[in-house]
Amino acid sequence: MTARAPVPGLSFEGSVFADARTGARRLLGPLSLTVTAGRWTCLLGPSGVGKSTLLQAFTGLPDGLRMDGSAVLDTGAQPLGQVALMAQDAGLLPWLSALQNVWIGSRLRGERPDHARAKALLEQVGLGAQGAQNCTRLSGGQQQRLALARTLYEDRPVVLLDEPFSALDVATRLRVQDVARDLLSGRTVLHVTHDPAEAARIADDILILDHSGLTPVSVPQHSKQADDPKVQALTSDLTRLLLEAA
Ligand SMILES: Nc1ncnc2c1ncn2[C@@H]1O[C@H](COP(=O)(O)OP(=O)(O)OP(=O)(O)O)[C@@H](O)[C@H]1O
Repeated sequence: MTARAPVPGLSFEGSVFADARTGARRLLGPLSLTVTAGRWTCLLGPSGVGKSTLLQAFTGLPDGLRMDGSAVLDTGAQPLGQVALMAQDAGLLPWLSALQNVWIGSRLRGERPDHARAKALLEQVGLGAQGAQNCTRLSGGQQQRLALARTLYEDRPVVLLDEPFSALDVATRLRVQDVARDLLSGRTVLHVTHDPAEAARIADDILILDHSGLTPVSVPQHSKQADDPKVQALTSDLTRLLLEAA
């Protein structure tokens, strides 16, 4: 993948509300978030606190939700066309093959799909042999890797990942995390996860979101190996902070 320069960061300021049809209440905020350009930021926090909603604020809130504030690139520009979101729901098109799902963005934009790049991405996430298979025949973890390949195919400078490795076994998880880190090097990544060990290993920056707001967690320089003592110490610290936030 070729990073376009300059890569923007992200800025969110404000609140998100459910409208009268969905219960008229504040779902998130007021909150001020900055995601530094070119860095991998992990966002952790209790279930239901609004992490997915925060990601969606940058790509379009679902029907029934509205934002009071702004979710923009740190240049002040709108995120449209700059941001790829991998949502929790893989959102695959069930009548298409795995490979066709990877390049679906090209088809929807009326562009010629880049078959070679789509195939290479499937190989990299360990699905090289499944390209021709209907996507509904894939396991949950395989579908999650397919959704990741589709997100990477979009080749955007800013990438939002909502629990992208949650369905993977530990060996596949570590391998696919490394693939994603490598392919997204230099991009701006905002990654929601419930796994403190995952965040401790791969994040440059870590934020915890709870009902009182966002708290940054200091991340030491380390090797990004799961058995690095600094990674293990950070995992313990994060676990404690998440228990306190729950
Ligand atoms: N479309 C919607 N309409 C109404 N309420 C919604 C909608 N989507 C989310 N919510 C509510 O917004 C709140 C935040 O949800 P969100 O999915 O952002 O939380 P989360 O922190 O990502 O949770 P989890 O970790 O469980 O995925 C929850 O109370 C949820 O019920």
